[in-house]
Amino acid sequence: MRVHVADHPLITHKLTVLRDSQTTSPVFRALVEELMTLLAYEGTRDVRVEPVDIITPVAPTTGVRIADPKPLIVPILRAGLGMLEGMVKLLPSAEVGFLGMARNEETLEPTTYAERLPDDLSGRQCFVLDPMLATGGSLIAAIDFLLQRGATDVTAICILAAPEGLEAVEKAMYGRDVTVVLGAVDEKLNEHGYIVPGLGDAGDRLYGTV
Ligand SMILES: O=P(O)(O)OC[C@H]1O[C@H](OP(=O)(O)OP(=O)(O)O)[C@H](O)[C@@H]1O
Ligand SMILES: O=c1cc[nH]c(=O)[nH]1
Ligand SMILES: [Mg+2]
Repeated sequence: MRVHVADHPLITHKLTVLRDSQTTSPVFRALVEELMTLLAYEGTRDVRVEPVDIITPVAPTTGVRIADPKPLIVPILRAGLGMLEGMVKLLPSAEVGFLGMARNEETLEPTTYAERLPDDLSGRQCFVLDPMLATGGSLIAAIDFLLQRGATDVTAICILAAPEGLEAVEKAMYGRDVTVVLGAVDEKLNEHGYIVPGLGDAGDRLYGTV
C-alpha cells in the first residue's frame, strides 16, 4: 500500500479553518470541496489514460484521454458526500457509486447500511472518498468491499487521518494495490475514537446536526 501525505501550505491553511470549531457549516462545506479539489490532483496522478489522435488548428497530434472502463468514484456516506462535487469537477467522465457506512460510537465498529455500486468492478480503478480515517475500520471495510467486487486498484482520499488508523489500514491492505492520499496525519485518537486535534464529527459539521 502506498501513502501520500499532501504537503502544501494552501492545504494546511484551509485545514486550519476547517478544524476551527467557530467555522459554520456553509463555510465547512465549501472548504471540504476546495480541499478535495487539491487532494484530487495528487490522488489522480495514476489515473489510467489512453492515447487519442486530435487535430489542433495548427497540426495533428496525439494526446490522452481518461481510459475505459471509466474510473468509479465512491463517496462514503454521509461525510464523503461533501467531497463528491470537488472530485467530479476534475473527473466528469467518472461513474459514481455509493456506500453508506456508520460507525457505532460505542464499539467503533462500522456497519454498512446502503450500497449502490456496479456488480462487477473487474478492471475498474476506484476512488474512495471519506474525510476521516480514524480507527480505519470504515475505510478497511469499504476497500475490502470494492476489492471483493473485482476492483483492481483503489485510491482512498481522506482529509485527516490518525496514525493508529493509518497503521491499521496499511496492515489490512498489505500487498494490495491500494493508495491512500491524505491532507494531514494528526497526533492520535482519543478514548472515544476521535482524531486529535482533528475537526470533530465531519458528518455533523457538514450537514449541520450539531
Ligand atoms: O476510521 P473509523 O473509526 O471507522 O471512523 C471514520 C468514519 O467515521 C465517520 O463516519 P460516521 O460513522 O460518523 O458516519 P457519518 O459520515 O454519517 O457521520 C467518517 O466519515 C468515517 O466514515
Ligand atoms: O474524529 C473523527 C472520527 C471519526 N469520525 C469523525 O467524523 N471524526
Ligand atoms: Mg459522523
